[in-house]
Amino acid sequence: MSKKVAILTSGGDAPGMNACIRAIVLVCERSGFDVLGYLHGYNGLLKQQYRELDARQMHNLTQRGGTILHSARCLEFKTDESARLAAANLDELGVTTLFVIGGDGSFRGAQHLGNFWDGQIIGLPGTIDNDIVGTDATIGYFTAIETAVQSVDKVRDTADAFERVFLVEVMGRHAGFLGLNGALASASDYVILPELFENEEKTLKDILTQLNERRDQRGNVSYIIILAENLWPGGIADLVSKLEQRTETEVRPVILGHVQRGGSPVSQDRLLAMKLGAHAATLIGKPITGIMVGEQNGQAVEVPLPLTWEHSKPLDDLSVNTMTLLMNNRYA
Ligand SMILES: Nc1ncnc2c1ncn2[C@@H]1O[C@H](COP(=O)(O)OP(=O)(O)OP(=O)(O)O)[C@@H](O)[C@H]1O
Ligand SMILES: O=P(O)(O)OC[C@H]1O[C@](O)(CO)[C@@H](O)[C@@H]1O
Repeated sequence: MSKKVAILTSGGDAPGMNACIRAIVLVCERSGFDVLGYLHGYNGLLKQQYRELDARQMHNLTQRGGTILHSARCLEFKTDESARLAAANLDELGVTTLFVIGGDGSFRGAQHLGNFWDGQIIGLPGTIDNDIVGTDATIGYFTAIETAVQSVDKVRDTADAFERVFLVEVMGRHAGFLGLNGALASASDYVILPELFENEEKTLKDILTQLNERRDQRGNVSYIIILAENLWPGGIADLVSKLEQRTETEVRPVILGHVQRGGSPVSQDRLLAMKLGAHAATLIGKPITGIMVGEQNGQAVEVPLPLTWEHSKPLDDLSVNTMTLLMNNRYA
C-alpha cells in the first residue's frame, strides 16, 4: 500500500505557504506517496475536511499569496478530546505523516497532537512574524517586510509634501522583526519595538529630542515613526494624541494591518518555502518526529518543536546596531 501524507496550514497565513505545499507535493509524488490537504488548519483535521493534492494542481501556485488549504485559528484544538479525535481521523484515512505549516502556536498544536498520535509530525515555519527559534527566517517574513517598506515609501511622499509627522503601525504580534527591518529598509526616522521599549515617557522624550534637533537644523521636516502593534499601552490613537500635544503639529496614523500578510511572495520566501518543503518531504518515514525543519546558515536543520517556542527569538545585534546608528540615536 502506498504511503499517505497530509498537510495543513494554520495560524496567520503567510506568503510562501503555497510554494511550500507545492514542494512537499512534488517530492511526495516522485516517491509515489499520496498527499491530502486538510482545510482550515486544525478545524479540517477535526471535521475530516480535506482534498486530495497532486502535482497538476501545483501548477501556477508558487507565486500566489495566501494558502490554497485556507488557514484558521482553532481554539478547541487545545483540548485532549480534540487531539484524540484528530488522531483517530488521521488513522481512519491511513495518514502516517502530517506536515504543519504555521507559527509557534501551530507548533504547540502539533506537539499536543503528538501526545495522542503515533504518526510522524513535521512542522514548517510559516508566519510573517519571524518569531520562531531554530530557523534564521520564517516563510512569509521577507514579503511582509517588502510590503511594509513599499507602504512606508508611499507614506513618505505625502509626509514630505506636507512636512508632517506620521506614525505607521506594523504587525509582528509580540516580536519586533518586521518593525525593525521594515523601519530600516524604508529609512524611517524612529522605531518603537517590544524588545527595546522601556516606557512611554522615555520614548516620547527621545522622539521629541530628535524631532526638535532636526527642526532646529533643517526647519520643517517630515518624520516617520514605525510602531509595533500591541505595544503602546493606550494604542496608536493615544500615541498620536500625545505626540500632537507635545510637538504642537498634526500627526497622522497609518495602520498597515493585514495588507502585510497578503501579496505574491518575494523570491526569498519562495526559495525558503521550496527548500524547507522539499527537505521536509525527504524525511517521510525516517525515525524522526515532533520536529520543525528550518534553515540555519544555508543548511536545513531539524529542531525539536518545543525548542522553537521555549525562548523568545532575539533581534540580531547587527540590525539593532544599524538601527541605533541610523535611526533612533541619530539626531542631526
Ligand atoms: N497550546 C496549544 N495546544 C493545542 N493547539 C494549539 C495550542 N496553541 C495553538 N494551537 C493551535 O494552533 C493554532 C494557531 O496558533 P496561533 O493562533 O498562535 O497562530 P500561529 O501558528 O502562532 O501563527 P501566527 O502567530 O503567525 O498567526 C491555534 O488556533 C490552535 O488551533
Ligand atoms: O488575522 P488575525 O487573527 O487578526 O491575527 C493577526 C496576527 O497575525 C499575524 O499577522 C501573524 O501572526 C500577527 O502579526 C498579527 O498580530
